[in-house]
Amino acid sequence: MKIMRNPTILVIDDNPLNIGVIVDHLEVQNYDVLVALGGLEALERVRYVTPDLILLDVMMPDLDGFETCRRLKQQPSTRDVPVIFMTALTDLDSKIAAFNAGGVDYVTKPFQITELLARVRTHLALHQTQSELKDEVRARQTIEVSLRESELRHRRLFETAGDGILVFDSATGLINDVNTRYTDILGGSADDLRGRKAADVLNGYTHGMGTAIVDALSTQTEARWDDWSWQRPDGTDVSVEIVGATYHAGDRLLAQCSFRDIRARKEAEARVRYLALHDSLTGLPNRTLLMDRLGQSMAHVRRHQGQVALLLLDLDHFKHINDSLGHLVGDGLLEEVAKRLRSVLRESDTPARLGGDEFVIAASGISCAADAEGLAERVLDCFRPVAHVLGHNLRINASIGISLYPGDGDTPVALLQAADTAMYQAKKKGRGQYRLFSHDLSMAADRWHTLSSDLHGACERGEFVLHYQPQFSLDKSTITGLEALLRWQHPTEGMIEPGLFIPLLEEHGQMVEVGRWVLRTACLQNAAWQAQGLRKVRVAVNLSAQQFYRCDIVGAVNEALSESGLSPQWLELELTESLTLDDNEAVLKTMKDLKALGVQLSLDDFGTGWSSLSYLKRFPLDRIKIDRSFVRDIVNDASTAAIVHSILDLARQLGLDCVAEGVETVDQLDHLRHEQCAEIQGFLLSKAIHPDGIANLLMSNAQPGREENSTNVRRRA
Ligand SMILES: Nc1nc2c(ncn2[C@@H]2O[C@@H]3COP(=O)(O)O[C@H]4[C@@H](O)[C@H](n5cnc6c(=O)[nH]c(N)nc65)O[C@@H]4COP(=O)(O)O[C@H]3[C@H]2O)c(=O)[nH]1
Repeated sequence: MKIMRNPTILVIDDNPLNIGVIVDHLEVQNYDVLVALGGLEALERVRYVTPDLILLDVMMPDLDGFETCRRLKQQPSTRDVPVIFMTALTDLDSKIAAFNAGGVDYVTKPFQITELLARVRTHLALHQTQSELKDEVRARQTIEVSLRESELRHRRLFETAGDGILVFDSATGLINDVNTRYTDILGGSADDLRGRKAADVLNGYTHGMGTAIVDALSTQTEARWDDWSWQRPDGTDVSVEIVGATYHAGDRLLAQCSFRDIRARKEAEARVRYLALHDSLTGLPNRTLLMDRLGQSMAHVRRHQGQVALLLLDLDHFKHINDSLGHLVGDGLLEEVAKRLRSVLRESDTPARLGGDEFVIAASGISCAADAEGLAERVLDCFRPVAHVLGHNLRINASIGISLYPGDGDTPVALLQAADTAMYQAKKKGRGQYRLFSHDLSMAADRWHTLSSDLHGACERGEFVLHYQPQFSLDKSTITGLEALLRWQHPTEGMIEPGLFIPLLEEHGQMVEVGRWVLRTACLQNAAWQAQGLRKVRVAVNLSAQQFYRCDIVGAVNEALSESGLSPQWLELELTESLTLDDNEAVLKTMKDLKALGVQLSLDDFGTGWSSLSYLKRFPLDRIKIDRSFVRDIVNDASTAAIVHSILDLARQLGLDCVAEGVETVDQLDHLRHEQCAEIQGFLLSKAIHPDGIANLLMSNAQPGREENSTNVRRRA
């Protein structure tokens, strides 16, 4: 230990005169001096200060010098402090006893002070050298221990590292070491690899890469290679990220390469990318990916000519399926749709799901509009077979809007908007239709959007009216019923047909409220006609699916009947075939509850619907209405005529009445008469007319003559 301060010397003597002389001389030599007048006092002193040297008298009354020295040597703090005895005892035994007690020197009194000072200097120097030596040994031992620990730590880190590590000598290029993780990731065995050329080994995974790594690390201290696909000796692939660095180990320059297995990260990245770009339910591309691909296809067409078609599909009645059969069935149907779409598309076509029941196909490689129409037909065809979803037989129907690039929009968004416009028009044509976009449609779409906002509050503002279309018995030619048909008296657009605004009401969730108004108004009107003494006929009111499922329809009917005082037998509720597709107990119960009120139930649009006729037997129906699409073709198409014949036959067997809708020509009427259809409804006899006109009709109780309605009669060629 190097003493930077003045050395401290403890003088222990019971004779103050001796002490005085020694202290004076020591202080002149710049020593710091402590004194103790006996052994016990000395031992007490050294508890607080550790001197660098002790001068110790032997003969002292409390504790003699030998015992004092022994005790000092027992204490860790003073064990190494050199002790010089000063005594008048000159015998050999005393000297030996002094050395045995731990003293380093022995001065006999009387002594020359210069001799004492010389001995003090010598022992201080000796002691200092010894201390330094000890410190050095201790430091070396500490370094060795920490080196050993560091080596162990390094080894442990090396072996437990998450990355594979290969170390090679920069000068020779020979592999120095590899850890276990390296062999896990890249194969091989550590014993085989050590001593081989790093470049050769690494070139084995991918040609030339090993040489590149070794070369790079011979000129750079650090290098990095992201995302490399390598092949292991067993032929399997691995993706690695490589970080290389050099370091000096003694006189050698070593290069260390870490190999990180990034397969899991790449898979996770791919998964995230997939989820961000695909619809999780169907696995089809989502809007983002579609727009991207569409943009690419449009750019390709700009450079190389050709056309891109965008087909926007909206499933008919999907909301209704979701509402009535539940989301699981709805989801199952969407998956089935995706499956079928994939089955009819080519590699170059991108099917996508935008959300809800909206699907899109971006088709490149189209050379004309007819190609796009052909694709739309293929899609509609693929939907034809009944879909079996969770025990339900469902018919998939879609409306398709088609837009083309170039022509219908310059950006993916504009093209999608055009397809959307065309799709709404297709929907208006009826189920399972497609329509090409045209700029006229765009104007219609604008109108559609204006109407959509005008519709809010139309009911409260009293803008709705009911017109009534009479139904006639064939044999007696008398009015048997009146179908209430909703009209919207728009303040600026005039009278608007329901085909245009009912889908909007349904979309906005307003159909329940408006439907309630229709029920009330029709009942009040019929009761009023009856109160005027006019002939009693039933009034038929259409029920929408929303009314059926989203409100207490039985309560609403009951309320309308009570408020109007109309006897229930004069109210008929028209259910659409799609509404009854859910052949379940809840629907059956609602129908039975309605029947229990005493009203009549009819099935509208019969024949166009979803599948099974089995519900005809199960449901408490009074009447079926043969859809006008059958009536339209009844004269010219033998198979349609056969279907109508069968429907009428079936109805007779089940004891149901039949109304043929949409009778427009005399030939159709004659055919239906021949088939003994009980009742007819159609433009041939009367359009839906204002309640005042109906009152006149009922008053005369006559069928409007065919001649009177000649404008309505359109003979089919
Ligand atoms: N081409 C042709 N058409 C004929 C002929 N005879 C009648 N029609 C039309 O066929 C539709 C018959 O009503 P729907 O099938 O129940 O079809 C109705 C019904 O589904 C719905 N609808 C009308 N009013 C209401 C209502 O108050 N509530 C509900 N939920 N739906 C309604 O709107 C649909 C369309 O109603 P409208 O436009 O009034 O169209 C009426 C009627 O004007 C014909 O000889 N030839």
